[in-house]
Amino acid sequence: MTRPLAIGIAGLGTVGAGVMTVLRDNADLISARAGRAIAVTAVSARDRTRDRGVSVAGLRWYDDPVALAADPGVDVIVECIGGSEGPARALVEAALAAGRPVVTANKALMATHGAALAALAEQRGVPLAFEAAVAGGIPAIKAIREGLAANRLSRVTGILNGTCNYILTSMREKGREFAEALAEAQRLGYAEADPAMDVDGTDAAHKLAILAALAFGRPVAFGDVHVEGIRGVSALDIRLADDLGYRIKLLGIARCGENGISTRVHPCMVPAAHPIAHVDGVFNAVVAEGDFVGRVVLEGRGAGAGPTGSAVVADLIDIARGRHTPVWGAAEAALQPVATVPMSAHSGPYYLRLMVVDRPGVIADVTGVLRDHGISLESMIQRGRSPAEAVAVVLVTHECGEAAMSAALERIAALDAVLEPPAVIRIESL
Ligand SMILES: NC(=O)c1ccc[n+]([C@@H]2O[C@H](COP(=O)([O-])OP(=O)(O)OC[C@H]3O[C@@H](n4cnc5c(N)ncnc54)[C@H](O)[C@@H]3O)[C@@H](O)[C@H]2O)c1
Ligand SMILES: N[C@@H](CCO)C(=O)O
Ligand code: NA
Repeated sequence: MTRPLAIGIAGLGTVGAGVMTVLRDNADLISARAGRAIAVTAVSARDRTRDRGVSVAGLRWYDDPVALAADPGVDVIVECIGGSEGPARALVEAALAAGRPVVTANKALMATHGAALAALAEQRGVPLAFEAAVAGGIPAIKAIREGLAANRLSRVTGILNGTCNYILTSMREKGREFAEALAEAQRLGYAEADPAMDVDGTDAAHKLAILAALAFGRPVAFGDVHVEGIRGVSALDIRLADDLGYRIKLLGIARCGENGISTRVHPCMVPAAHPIAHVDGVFNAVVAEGDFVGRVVLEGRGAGAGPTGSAVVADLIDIARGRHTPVWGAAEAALQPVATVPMSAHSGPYYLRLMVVDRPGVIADVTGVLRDHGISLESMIQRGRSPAEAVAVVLVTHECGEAAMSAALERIAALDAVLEPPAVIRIESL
């Protein structure tokens, strides 16, 4: 029997401990599928004494994670520290430079420095694998890069952040407040070390940039992704969406058309009948559309120790088997440059919810502004009647341009009778 593949893991938090648990509990089937045993021989973490539910006894211990890259008894580095800079980046660079295969769960690193790291990995002829980085346990990277490799993909859409999906689901189903739902997601190990990365949409944007690069065969600059998070989504809008036959989801949407690639992450109204509307809790979904395959829908757990451990270990089995696909699906020299389509070029229907003074002429003023900007209305609902208090008015538009909508909103927000900043959510027909 071939000697075991020796693994060095840096970072023993949710993901690192999850990887060790999967390797321990499924050791027999993993070695059968890998063709050899996969054994952790070295680790780097901060606290030697912490109980992680897995034993680190007998493993070489490094206080400095970058030193793992130089351990001659380690064949593959598994990076589970996180962050696009600092020790995670230094370790991955050092390992690749030393010709060591790397498996990482780090989407921030791959979205920000993936192009350079892919070039380094290619130059050294070593694998750089990152299945856990996108949609956790869903084999989204393998599906898009390998399973759909025969297709020209036109669009990839996803629920890509488990924490946000958990919060939105919990607000809708249990009437929870935002802060309470976020605390629960943190307790369950779904959230990033800094949960602002989740709720402000950055984490989903990292994953979308990676998916777009895989789907369209070229690295996507992270700064080109349009990003909005879920802090502005209120319980009222969640209820009104239900009444209108929609669910509110934080989606990542990447398209490749004649004018180039557009990538955006923001809350969306999704028709309640669409399968993605029923992907709830920590579950993620990835929908890909290809010219020969048609639509492919993948759903599964996007965060947590078990799902991410599953994805990391699948990458380790590929490495043990000698399966090695270039990071973006094709060698660097074959990647095609493509133009970026800005958010200002977007068009679609919009949901607007205004809190207004209930008096004659207010709706006429609002619709007058929409008329001036060439925006046509599909429907309008006023909830309640109260001359003393603000009332909610919901407007649903026909398809209109983002630039016209932004200009109209500025004028609507400035009207005396409009008491709060308008809530705006884009409607996606999918
Ligand atoms: N939690 C999830 O569900 C999930 C899912 C997919 C991907 N990820 C990604 O996996 C990575 C790890 O996430 P996590 O949730 O396990 O985070 P975590 O905070 O639970 O674990 C990170 C660990 O790294 C350790 N660490 C930090 N600096 C270190 C250093 N200099 N040397 C050694 N160890 C150090 C920390 O002590 C901590 O134990 C991140 O890139 C994250 O984005 C997480
Ligand atoms: N914080 C991330 C972890 C998975 O990448 C999420 O909530 O989806
Ligand atoms: Na995945």
